[in-house]
Amino acid sequence: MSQATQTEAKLIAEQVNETTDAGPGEVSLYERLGGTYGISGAVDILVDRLFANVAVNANEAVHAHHGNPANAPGYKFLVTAWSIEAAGGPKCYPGLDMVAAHTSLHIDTAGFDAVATEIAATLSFLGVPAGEHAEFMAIIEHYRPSVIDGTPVPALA
Ligand code: HEM
Repeated sequence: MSQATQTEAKLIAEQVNETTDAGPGEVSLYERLGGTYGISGAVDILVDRLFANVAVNANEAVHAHHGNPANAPGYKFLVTAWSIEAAGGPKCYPGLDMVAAHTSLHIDTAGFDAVATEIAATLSFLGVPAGEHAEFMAIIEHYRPSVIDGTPVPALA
């Protein structure tokens, strides 16, 4: 597992926070999160935390995926591309929609909350400011019905 060292995390935090001085109306959330480099770095840390998180892996179907370290690189790629698009960056996500990706996993509210908590913790860990933190978490919450109930929601970006 490529758990980020403190030095790596500090450098990633610099990328994630590079352009956060600009206001929400001026540049996209994608840019304010440091673009592809910032988001990739954040997802690198997030996915390591998700794969190791006991509450997230309490769901057997989730653990069947997250318990295999060989899935980490591909999963990091897909979650990074999804996040880039969702934050208003270039269209680059080649994966399944949020309903198709999660239906067979039967994720409940506790499972969703465990992942949302880990996402929020990673943003905090990297020092992402309150505005960008809230904007990204609102995107995650928007997709809750798709992940838990299989209810399609309109794409935000
Ligand atoms: C809004 C919240 C979420 C987002 C944005 C998200 C994003 C993604 C993406 C982009 C993929 C890849 C889809 C593909 O294979 O093409 C994926 C798959 C997956 N997600 Fe999520 N996810 C969310 C919530 C969750 C939650 C709450 C859990 C577990 C509790 C979870 C567990 C998984 C697993 C295990 C896979 C891999 C399934 C497989 O290929 O076997 N996700 N997710």
